[in-house]
Amino acid sequence: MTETADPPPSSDDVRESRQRAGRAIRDLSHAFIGRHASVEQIDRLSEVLEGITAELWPQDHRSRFDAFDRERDIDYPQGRFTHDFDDRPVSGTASPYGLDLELHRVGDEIEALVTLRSAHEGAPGRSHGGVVAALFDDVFGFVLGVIKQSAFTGELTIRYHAATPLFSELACRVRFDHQDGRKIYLVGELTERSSGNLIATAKATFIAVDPEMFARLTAERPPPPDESSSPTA
Ligand SMILES: CCCCCCCCCCCC(=O)SCCNC(=O)CCNC(=O)[C@H](O)C(C)(C)COP(=O)(O)OP(=O)(O)OC[C@H]1O[C@@H](n2cnc3c(N)ncnc32)[C@H](O)[C@@H]1OP(=O)(O)O
Repeated sequence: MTETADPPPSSDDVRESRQRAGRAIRDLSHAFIGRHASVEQIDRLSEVLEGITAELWPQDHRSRFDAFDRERDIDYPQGRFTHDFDDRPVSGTASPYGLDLELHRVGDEIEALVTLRSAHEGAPGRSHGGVVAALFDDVFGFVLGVIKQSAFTGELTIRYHAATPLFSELACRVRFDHQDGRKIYLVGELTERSSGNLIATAKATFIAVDPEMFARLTAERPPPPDESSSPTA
């Protein structure tokens, strides 16, 4: 065990700090991918990042279980909403893998507004398809909150109708379709806001799990192994 930071890890100060750092890491990824840099700048970047990473590895392991448990019962209000699961990939405000979504509930539908950027580029000039799939998967997760079901993604199918543009606001809108036993069918579409063009459609089958089982399946696991000597460390 090492000394924990002061203020306590769960404080608002730490939370705000983490959100700012998450945004900075995401911005860094876009600047790094989207701009040329000199060898001197790139080496300086590596040194700073390697130094900070070496400071973090010896710290206590963080668990996402508390945030997950809290978030499970939340009621999303109509209109724009936020959530507290900051580490959640795609929609988490502190996640390095966040997409900086603006979330809205419209009736029983969820709409996420998003502008994809340099680090999301796959083939030149268009988003990587996996980013679009991750976007749908995560945004579908909020529909489970609307219909009050605990479930995991069983299948996710994306139809890519057109190139997904970068640097243009997109709307990912998803909803419950129907249910057959434990299978919950969700559908949605991704459109470009300025043109109204349809970019992708998605269908997902989520498998409902009993809340008790869900709690067991998502319960705290033993801390991960020491990663400080992993090949990339
Ligand atoms: C919220 C807070 C914030 C938290 C926010 C966190 C982010 C949320 C958004 C992202 C969501 C995710 O990424 S979730 C993570 C990615 N997905 C997973 O990890 C799921 C991995 N798979 C599993 O754990 C398991 O396969 C389950 C739990 C899905 C199902 O196992 P099971 O419970 O044993 O189910 P089983 O009896 O076999 O089958 C029950 C019925 O479902 C069907 N079925 C079973 N698996 C599948 C499948 N993959 N696709 C289609 N159908 C399936 C069966 O045919 C059967 O139909 P019938 O015979 O009854 O007709």
